This record gives sequence, structure tokens and C-alpha cells, in this order.
Amino acid sequence: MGFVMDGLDAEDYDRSYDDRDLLRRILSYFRPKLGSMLLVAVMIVLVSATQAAMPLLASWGVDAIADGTIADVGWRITAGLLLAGALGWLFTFVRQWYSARVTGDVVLRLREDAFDAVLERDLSFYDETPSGKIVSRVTSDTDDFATVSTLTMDLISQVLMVGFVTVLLFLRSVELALLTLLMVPVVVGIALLFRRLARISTRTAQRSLSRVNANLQETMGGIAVAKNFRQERQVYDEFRPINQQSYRVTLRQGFVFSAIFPVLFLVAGLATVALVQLGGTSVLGGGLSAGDWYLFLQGVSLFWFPLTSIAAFWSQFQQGLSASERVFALIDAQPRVVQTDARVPGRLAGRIEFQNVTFGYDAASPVLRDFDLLIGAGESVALVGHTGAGKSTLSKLITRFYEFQEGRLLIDGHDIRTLSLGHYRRQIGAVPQAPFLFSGTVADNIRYPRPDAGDEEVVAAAAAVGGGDWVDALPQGLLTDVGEHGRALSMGQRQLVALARLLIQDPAIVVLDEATASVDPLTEAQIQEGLDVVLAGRTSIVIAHRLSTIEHVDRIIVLDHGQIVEEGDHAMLLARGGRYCQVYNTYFRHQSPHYRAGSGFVAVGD
Ligand SMILES: Nc1ncnc2c1ncn2[C@@H]1O[C@H](COP(=O)(O)OP(=O)(O)OP(=O)(O)O)[C@@H](O)[C@H]1O
Repeated sequence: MGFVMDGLDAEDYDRSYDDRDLLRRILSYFRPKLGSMLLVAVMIVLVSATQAAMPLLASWGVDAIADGTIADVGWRITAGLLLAGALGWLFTFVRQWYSARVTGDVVLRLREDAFDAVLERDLSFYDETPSGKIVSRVTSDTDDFATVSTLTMDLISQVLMVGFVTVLLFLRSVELALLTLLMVPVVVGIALLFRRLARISTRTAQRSLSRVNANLQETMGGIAVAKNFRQERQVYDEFRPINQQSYRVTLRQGFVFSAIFPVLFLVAGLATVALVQLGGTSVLGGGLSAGDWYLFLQGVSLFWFPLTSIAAFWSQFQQGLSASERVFALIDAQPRVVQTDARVPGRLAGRIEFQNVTFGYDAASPVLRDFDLLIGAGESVALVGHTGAGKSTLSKLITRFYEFQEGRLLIDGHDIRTLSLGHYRRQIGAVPQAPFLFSGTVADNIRYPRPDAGDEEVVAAAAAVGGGDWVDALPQGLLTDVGEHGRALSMGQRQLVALARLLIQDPAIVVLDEATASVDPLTEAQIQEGLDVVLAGRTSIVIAHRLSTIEHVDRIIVLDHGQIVEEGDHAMLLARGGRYCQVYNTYFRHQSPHYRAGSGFVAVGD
């Protein structure tokens, strides 16, 4: 059965709450709604009372028929039944309306909390958790939680009705009532037995569904690449087993839940048979009236219905409970980036110092070991090296997206862990290889870091980058809609927007992952000019992919397997014929204007 469970393990941050903690947590969401809940509770009592009144009235009717007084009391019983029915409807309506409002409000808050928690997570969380899985926690899991609260109210209502019916039964015949109650422990015992099984299979079903979601999300995200490489079939083949797994897991869940009913009905059926037999004998012997017997038979079905439906609720109840557990686990996930203080730095000068830093995405296999590096305030540094050398890792530590395991990272002499993260990050301008643009206009995107920036500032920032000519090329200038993720703009234009955005942010430190995608020479020149403007007077760490960048920076740092193997400026390093030259020959040589295929290699010494 192993294949059924493949990939359905808990996430790292998942945890099990004990029932009491879970309940306390759930109740804390309901506490602010106490007024409405009280009204719902009163309605529940009234609904249950009107439901229990029906068989009681009917049993009086049966007695009246038996003793021949029905002609006198019949209309009163009918009117009583009508009244009970009408009131039952009214109370049910008020109960359901208010419980829907309570549930809606609770889910609203829970979803807000979950989304807030998602926004608070470190970048490592997003690296490790597929976004589809996060989406399903914030959407379908909170929905399942709503189901629980609706069910809980139904459950309370039904339990109350059972209480009323029990009292009625005892008032009529203690022996028959005891006989009925005898079955309760059996039914509850069976329901409890299923409880464990139900929770496990429900949790697995939810995980398999979020696996389906995650796969869909990833497919949609990379659909252009998939289509480009004509990989639709492979994408489909990857989806099928995941979908089939969800099917099998759901089927198994259905099997677990459908097994409980026949067992419960059997127990209930046996109890009814015993009551028919014993009650009938009692009526014939004169120990019980026909009305009482009728009340018992009606009462028993009223009695069993809630008990069996409680068992039925169990599945959804479990589903909701494990959903709430999943949402709370998301809300409670501990950040890995932990600040020891929240000092508010003034304007940073931008001096960055790594002291004996050891870091691994997995602590057991460090990417950086005892790493030392000092970057002066206002210095521009290019990181170069083969893929996997650790260039992005360094930038992720400076932007404080990841927590390092050992050593210190000092910013202007302050331990990075002691700074207020919000204030620190506001002074860090990070530009990824493919800058992300949000839906809206070019101006909206430039203004993103500082929404209060005036139009003139936005225009000035755009004009400062690459002379501003690129804005004229846009169909509606700065008011051009960028489309979803900026798809309406070319790659080069997106980079220019990202540079203008940096000017509005005005950070002290810029961490820039240069785009590898080639752009036309004009845009290339505009980007280069833009970079000169944006980086002036700031500390900059550039993961360099362009020859013009490495030629211009103050210092080039050559990384290999998380170690600095060489550093210096371009001319000096080229002359040295060391590791830099190997990197140059591989990545930068062909970008030279004098490049001819097979030429331009720099000699590398031993
Ligand atoms: N999120 C991650 N989880 C686990 N390991 C990672 C993660 N990101 C990077 N690594 C590993 O860390 C090492 C350094 O990666 P890093 O991304 O820093 O290299 P890089 O020099 O920036 O490479 P590239 O030029 O390809 O981006 C590599 O071995 C890589 O596999």
C-alpha cells in the first residue's frame, strides 16, 4: 500500500495538537461572537423542545383514540402539532441564520490570520513548501473548519433533543427507557472506535488533495516552458498518478466511513425489535398504554437518528478538526530567521562583514563554512563563479531571508540579528534575475516600495534610468498596464522598471542578480546606464552575468564551493591567469565586442 501514501507526509511545520488545545484554540475564535452564540443556543433548545413535543402530542392522540375521547381533544392536539411545527420552523430559521453569520465571521478571521501568517514566513518556507499546498491551507482548509462549526451546532441541537426524549421516555416507563439507554454505550463505543481511523484517513485525504493543488499550481506557473518544450504529455503523465492517488485515498476514506453505518443500523434495529416486542406485551398486559407504546417507538427513532448522525458527522467533524489543525500549524510555524533585538538603524552606510559564517539549507551539509568577507560601505562587488558556487546563497543571507547556523554577519558593525528586520529590509534593494511586476501600471510598479511617492518622483525615477527613452516606447508611457506578472512588457523593460523602482526605494545596499537573458543592444545600454545611476553611492553586491558589470565594479569575488578562491579587479585578475580566468573564459569571454568564435581565451596558469 506504500504507493497510496507517497508524497503525503506532513510538512516540516505540521504538528499535532492534543484535543483539548485544539478545542481551546477553536473556541478562542468563537469567543468574540458570544452574543450571537447565546442566541443560537437558546434557539437550539427551543428547536429541540418543539421536536420532542411532536411525538408527545401524537401519543396523547393515540391514548385519546384508545379511550374514546378523541372527538373532544382531537382539535387541541392538531392545533398543538401545528403550533409546534410552525414554531419549530421559526426557531430553526433564526438558529441557522445566526449560526451561518457566526461561522462566516469566524472563517473570515481565521483566513485573515492564515494569510497574515503566510506573509510573515521566511523565504525558506516558500522554498520548501509548494505554493499550491499553501493555497489549499488558506482556502479549502478554512472552509472545512467552517463545516465543523456548523456541524457542532447541529450536533448540540441533536444531543439536546436526545436529552428531552430521554426524560420523556423515563417519565413513561423506566424499564423500557433503561432498555433503550442500554444500547447507547454500544453505539458510542463503535463511534469512538471509528474516530481514530477516521482522523487518519481524513488527514491523508486532505494531504493528497493539496498535492493535487500543488501540482496544478506548478504546472500553471511553468506552462510556457512546458509548451515550449512540447512537454504537455509528460506534465499530464506526472499529474495522473497524483490525481489517482487522491482518488484512491478518498476512496479509502469513503470505505472507512461507509463501514460505520451498517453496524450502527444493526444495533439500532436490534433495540427497536426488543422494544416492539416488550412494549407490545406490556400494552396487552395493561402495564403500558397504547399512547406510551407509540411514544416509545417514535422516541426510539428520534433517539437513534441523532446518534447515528453524530457518527455520520464524525467524518466531516474529523475533516474539519484536522483542517483546523493544519491551519493552526501554518499560523504557528516558527520562523527560522530569529532576531535577538529590534534596533532601528538610522540610514545605513552599507558596510557588510561576514565573520566565520557557516550556513547550509540543511544544517548537516553546509554551503558556506567559516566564511569571511568584508564589503566596504559604498563598495561595488561582483560575485562570480560556476553554478552552485554559493553566489545566491550569500545574497540571501545579506537580505536576511535565511538564518545562518554559526558565525556573525555585521551590518555597519551591528550584528544583523539585533536589527529591526522591517527597518533593515527597507534599506536593502533586492533585484531578482526576472523582476516580478504586480498587476497595474508601470507607474504603480515603480511606486511600489513607497506608495506615497508623488507622480513627479515616479516620472523623475523613470527618466533617471537609461535616460527615460524606454518610457516613450511604451504604448501609454508610465500608464501602460504591465499585465499579469508584467507579461505585457519585454524582459528588458521589466528590468528597467525594477531599476526605477529601486530609485524610489532609495536603499543603502543593493543586491542584484543580473538577468542572464540577453536583451537588444539598445536596452542593454539603457540598463547599464540605469545601473550606473542606481548603484552610485550605495553598497552593491551583484551576481554578475554581464561583462560590462565585471569590468566596472570595484572588486570581483570568485566563489567556488562556498569559498572565496580569488578576488581583485578585472584587469588584475585577468593578468593573474587564475580561477577568475577560467570563469571568464566560460561565461564572459563571448560578450566581448571583439569576440570571434573559438577566440579570446585567457590563458589559465596551473
Ligand atoms: N533552497 C535551497 N535548498 C537547498 N539547497 C539549496 C537551495 N538553494 C541553493 N541550494 C544549494 O546551495 C548551493 C549553492 O547554491 P547557490 O544558489 O547559492 O549557487 P549559485 O552560485 O548562486 O548558483 P547559480 O549561479 O546557479 O544561481 C548549491 O549546491 C545548491 O544546490
